Amino acid sequence: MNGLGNEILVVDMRDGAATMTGAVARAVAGEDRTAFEQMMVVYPPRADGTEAYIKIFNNDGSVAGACGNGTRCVAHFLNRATGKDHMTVETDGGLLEIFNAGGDLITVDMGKPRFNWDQIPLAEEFADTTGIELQIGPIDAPVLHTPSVVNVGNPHAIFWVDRDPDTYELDRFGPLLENHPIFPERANISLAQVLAPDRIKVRVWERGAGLTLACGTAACAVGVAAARKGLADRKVTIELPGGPLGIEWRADDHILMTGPWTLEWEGTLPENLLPGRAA
Ligand SMILES: N[C@H](CCC[C@H](N)C(=O)O)C(=O)O
Repeated sequence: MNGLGNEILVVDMRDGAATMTGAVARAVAGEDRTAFEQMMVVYPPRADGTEAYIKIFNNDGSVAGACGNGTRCVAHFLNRATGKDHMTVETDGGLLEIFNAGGDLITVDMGKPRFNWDQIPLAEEFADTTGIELQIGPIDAPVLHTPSVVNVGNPHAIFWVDRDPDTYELDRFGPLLENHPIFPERANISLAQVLAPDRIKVRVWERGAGLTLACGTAACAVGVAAARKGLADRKVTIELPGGPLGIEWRADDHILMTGPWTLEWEGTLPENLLPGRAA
């Protein structure tokens, strides 16, 4: 599947017969890591009132606590499998409520943002950074305001730029920032250009996946950080290379993300790749 071009592999393990590992996810991604950008493994529910437990892997085999585009794809998969169009799923980043928003649109309540340095997380030596604003080492992109950091189930750093984000060498300095020592768990890196109070153009270098056409959690992070800095409204359209996502940071602090899903093909993983089964 894909979410605005963000390549998502949904793996149905609701039979609980096997457990996916980072090593297997990395192998399934292939040498060139092109098979998917995130893998969403759907396990039987663990928590009361949830439809499933979702484990998220990047195509480098690392685990992510949240994946907005992937959650919309899983929502379609579970909607088709169960007939339910309103459900709650568990992820490592928390419980997410999913709603059918009509047509091919899904709304996910991505929960509440976290801003404190130990929630991003940021390295100890930055512990005196109380808010989400902090200076991060030099990047060769003129930055309009102090960068923002926010956790929406996964860590994000946002650089506010005054030029089209497509005109920066994000593929060059993205990995430097992703792996900057300030981020002990690495970070997803966004360039954000505020075009209007309700419109922000964003381009993302993803932790563990690199440049993607869309990143739902980055859209959530940018929407929240822009509103908090007074750069935009609490309800915005985030324009990603793959298309727009609607973000609303509600008064109750929950972040709603609305966008499409696309089913590309269905099949089964090669038996010899499935962990826990005879190779
Ligand atoms: N593309 C995903 C983000 C995956 C996050 C992952 N890159 C990480 O946090 O390590 C999304 O739509 O939210």
